[in-house]
Formats: sequence, structure tokens, C-alpha cells
Amino acid sequence: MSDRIFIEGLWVETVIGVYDWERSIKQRLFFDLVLATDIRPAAAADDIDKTLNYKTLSDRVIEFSESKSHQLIETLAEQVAELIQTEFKVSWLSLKLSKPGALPRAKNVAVYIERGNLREPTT
Ligand SMILES: Nc1nc2c(c(=O)[nH]1)N=C([C@H](O)[C@@H](O)CO)CN2
Repeated sequence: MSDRIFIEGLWVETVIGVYDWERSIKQRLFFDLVLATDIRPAAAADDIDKTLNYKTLSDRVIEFSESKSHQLIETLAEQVAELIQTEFKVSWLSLKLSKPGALPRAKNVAVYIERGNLREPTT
């Protein structure tokens, strides 16, 4: 099953970083998400309840990310991937988490992960 929902450039503002100066400010991070989901039932019925609601999912990612502080972008990336898999029953996802303010001489830094399995329907 190759259907995907994309959420690109979803930003959050949160306490993130390993240095003292980072513990008292909020920094902007960006999520790029690719979510495996079969869109056919929703498309056939034109029914939001039969698909992965990207609004609901985005709101949850924002709420989770902004309600906690972390040192590493790795930690937040892993926790958000876990949340999406468990709460939204997404069998496979990729997640890129960018921290563009991290390095003065780099445009961006990011971690990229893939989690889960791509289940092919048995026929
Ligand atoms: N692999 C990582 N390296 C670094 C991280 C990180 O989250 N993962 N974080 C920092 C600092 O917080 C940095 O963003 C401040 O500029 C350094 N290295």
C-alpha cells in the first residue's frame, strides 16, 4: 500500500537544547511528516471519519511538543513518532524534525527517522 498523507513544515515553539541559554527560551522547530494510510475508504465515501485527519493529528503534535521540554531533537522526534503510531494507528511513518536556528553557519539541522512497517494487504 503506497498511499501517503504529507504534513510539511508544521512548526512548534518549545524549550529545546542542551545549553543553559536554551533552557530559558522557546525555539521554533519544523516537522515534515509522511504518514502511510489507505485513502481509498475515505475517497469512496467522501467521509473524514474514514481517513487519518491531518488537522487532528497536527493539533496533537503541536500540543505535545509545546507542553514538554527536551534537550535533544532526537528525543522529541522519537516521542512524536511513538505518539503518532500509538494514538493514530499509523503503521509506518517518516518524520524529519528541523531546528533551523541551531548553527549560525548552517541553514538547517535536522533528524530524520522512519518507524513502523509497511503492511501489504493480503488478498
Ligand atoms: N545530535 C544533536 N546534536 C546537538 C543537539 C541535538 O539536539 N542533537 N543540540 C545541540 C544544541 O542544543 C544546539 O542546537 C544549540 O545550537 C547541539 N548538538
